[in-house]
Amino acid sequence: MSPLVDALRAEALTAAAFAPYGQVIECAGHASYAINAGSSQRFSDLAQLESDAAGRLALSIFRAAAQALPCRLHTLERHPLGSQAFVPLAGQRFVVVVAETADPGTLRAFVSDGRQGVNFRPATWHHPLLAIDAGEFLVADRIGPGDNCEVIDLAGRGLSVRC
Ligand SMILES: NC(=O)N[C@@H](O)C(=O)O
Ligand code: NI
Repeated sequence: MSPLVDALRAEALTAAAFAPYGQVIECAGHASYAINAGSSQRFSDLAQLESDAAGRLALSIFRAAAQALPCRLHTLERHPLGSQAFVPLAGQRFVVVVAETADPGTLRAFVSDGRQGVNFRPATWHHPLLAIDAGEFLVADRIGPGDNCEVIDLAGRGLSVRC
């Protein structure tokens, strides 16, 4: 296996920094309003979930194993036909690796504090889910016909991510 030659350092996940790739799903920084006779606060419309006309949006759960850091990066992928959101169900921290283009030189990494989810806009290059803490993540993405997953193999490039 190739030596780890280049470790990306994950930066804190913020809406502004993540804006080129999608949205951060969190309460912080968002207004809310009382609903249900004041028993709840609604933080509304936090992410733009998208699908092409042939597909539909679906909710799934990923039961993720914890990844030891630094973690070797093996794949970049993107979903041109729809968005993809990940929300920790029990406050699990996770690392988000994205890229502006198919060039691994544009890689960037963020770390969620577990109170933040992310929604990748369609066709955003990203590494598959990297959980720091094991656990279940709610995933909202597009299900339907056609090839909705373009993949680039990063294995052998010695790329990794650390916090
Ligand atoms: N394969 C799958 O459903 N998940 C990936 O798209 C991912 O981004 O984790
Ligand atoms: Ni994906």
